[in-house]
Amino acid sequence: MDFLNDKSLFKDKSYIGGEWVGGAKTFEVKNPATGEVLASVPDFGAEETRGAIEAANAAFKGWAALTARERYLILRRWFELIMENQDDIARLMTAEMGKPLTESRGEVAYAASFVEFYAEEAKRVYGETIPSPKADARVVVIRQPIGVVGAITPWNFPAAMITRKVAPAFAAGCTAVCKPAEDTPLTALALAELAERAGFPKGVLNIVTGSAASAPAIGEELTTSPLVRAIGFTGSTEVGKLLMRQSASTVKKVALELGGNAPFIVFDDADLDAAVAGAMASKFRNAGQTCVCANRILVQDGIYDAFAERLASEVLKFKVGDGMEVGVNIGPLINEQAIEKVERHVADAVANGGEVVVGGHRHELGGNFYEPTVIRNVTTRMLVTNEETFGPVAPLFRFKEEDEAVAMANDTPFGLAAYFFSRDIGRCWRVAEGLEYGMVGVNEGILSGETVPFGGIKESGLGREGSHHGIEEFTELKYMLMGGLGR
Ligand SMILES: NC(=O)C1=CN([C@@H]2O[C@H](COP(=O)(O)OP(=O)(O)OC[C@H]3O[C@@H](n4cnc5c(N)ncnc54)[C@H](O)[C@@H]3O)[C@@H](O)[C@H]2O)C=CC1
Ligand SMILES: O=C(O)[C@H](O)CS(=O)(=O)O
Repeated sequence: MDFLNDKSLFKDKSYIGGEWVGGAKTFEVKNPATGEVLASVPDFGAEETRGAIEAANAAFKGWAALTARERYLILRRWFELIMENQDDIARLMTAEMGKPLTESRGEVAYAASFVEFYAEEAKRVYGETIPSPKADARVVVIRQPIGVVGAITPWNFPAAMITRKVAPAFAAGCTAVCKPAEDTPLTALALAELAERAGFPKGVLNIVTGSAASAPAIGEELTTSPLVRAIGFTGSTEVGKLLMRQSASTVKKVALELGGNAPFIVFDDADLDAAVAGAMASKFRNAGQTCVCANRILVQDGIYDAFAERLASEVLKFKVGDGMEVGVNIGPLINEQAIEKVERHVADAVANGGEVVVGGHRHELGGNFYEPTVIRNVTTRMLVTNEETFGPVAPLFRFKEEDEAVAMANDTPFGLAAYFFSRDIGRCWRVAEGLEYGMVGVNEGILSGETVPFGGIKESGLGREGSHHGIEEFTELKYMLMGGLGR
């Protein structure tokens, strides 16, 4: 970890009850760009998860009893420490996940923005009074922290997917047990180190590390323990459904941010420059490894050739390489399975009539590197129509009429993010209201942020993260009828 200024941010132990805990059984964390082993961290399971839940439960009463301002001050300090250590956390992230350093720095700031936002929201967990049905009674409704929260997070945003859950939970007065993805535990552990420095009491934040093989046992413990009252999850729809089923045994609240299949529609009346820029940002951010990436690009007949040509010329400017290198904007995919899925999608598209305009192969660098790719003449017979590619591949579908585009866009069980570009105000309202998605970007290719309700409908999830809605996920409403006023 020579690249760290503060070497103490490198942690290779789990963080449970305010202690750094090692284990006899460990698993390796590797750099997806080089294959280098970065660390060996504890491969914990059900027993250690139970210990973390008990620590979080023991800390809950004291943490919830603090005033909103006392929680604000600790969250605010955590935000400041994350930003003061932005470069080091970004380097850890690029080393274990692969995204270019500029994107890692951006993600650290994005992750910190949730801590900053919810530090303030801690002071705005409001209740209400309701006109009483009885003269000698009063109605008061308050919001109380739900309790211990279990958080299970993915590898593609190893910092932001944690703070997007635990920051609102802490602000509401909850405590948390977090299981980061096996690919990216180092970023999570660095955040825990900074949380400890910020003054979080022991047991408020717990990080349990485990291998892919141990994830089911950890998840089972978090979803079935009666001490855990809510689950926050970001990841695949398949795992989200499993966690939801498991949570039913104790009727837990679940907030699920799951898979996507984002349509990106370009109408004839679009601003071509804006549409190309939006597609580049939406499709190729994180090498296409985000749940809100444009997965299907639908282009109207009249602008199809011009858009395809302009997009291809922009894609050719990308520099593929190790995310630590200056100027690299497309890093490696996370692992061999990810590359094989991308290859399968490209091969299937070509076999069914698709034409590769740019890219279409593993990069000459080898390993987990893939060429940024544009394919035209894509049709709904191809795998890319219904499966999330999760890689740097832009498939261009063609359509004639507005209704056809909206019908194609909605023809999926997913409903996370959708995007379209048009300068016709009537069309913008019709299409935005007609798209069956939780989030719609109109002439915008990036729509995430801490102040907005991020989340999907249908099989893309339940609940929202970010905005004031995000803190309400971790509270319970209590209605009190305060009687006896007449006696
Ligand atoms: N809606 C959103 O914001 C996001 C959705 N995703 C979706 O997730 C997928 C890619 O991310 P992955 O990390 O591969 O997803 P994944 O669902 O395989 O893993 C996500 C997390 O769940 C854990 N996990 C896996 N199996 C588990 C089990 N049986 N019990 C408990 N935990 C388990 C993993 O260890 C990891 O920490 C894509 O489908 C992508 O669309 C990913 C990131 C964000
Ligand atoms: O994991 C993801 O894909 C993120 O939720 C997308 S974003 O919030 O960074 O846009």
